[in-house]
Amino acid sequence: MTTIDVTGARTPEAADVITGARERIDSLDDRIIGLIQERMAVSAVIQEARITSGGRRVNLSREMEILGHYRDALGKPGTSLAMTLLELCRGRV
Ligand SMILES: C=C(O[C@@H]1C=C(C(=O)O)C=C[C@H]1O)C(=O)O
Repeated sequence: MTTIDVTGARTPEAADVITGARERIDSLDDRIIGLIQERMAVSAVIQEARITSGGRRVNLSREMEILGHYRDALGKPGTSLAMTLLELCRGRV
């Protein structure tokens, strides 16, 4: 397969642009995944502290705040993204 085939571009110039931009996306995705893993670890500390103190794992009012934050920044798909993040951080409710 040529670079043109792999990228779907019709010219070598476009294939170069796409290849370079895909490298940036791969690097951004690695950073995003790292940040999500960091968020999961911080969230676990909070949940652990609350449960050890006799409280519940989940705090709905805080989750509403987070959903609103993502929705305000990213629109409706932001809400879905936040719900997925919350599930990664505290499991399914
Ligand atoms: C981390 C917390 O605990 C839970 C997990 C949350 C999260 O990952 O953002 C938010 C609310 C809680 O359901 C918290 O209360 O802040």
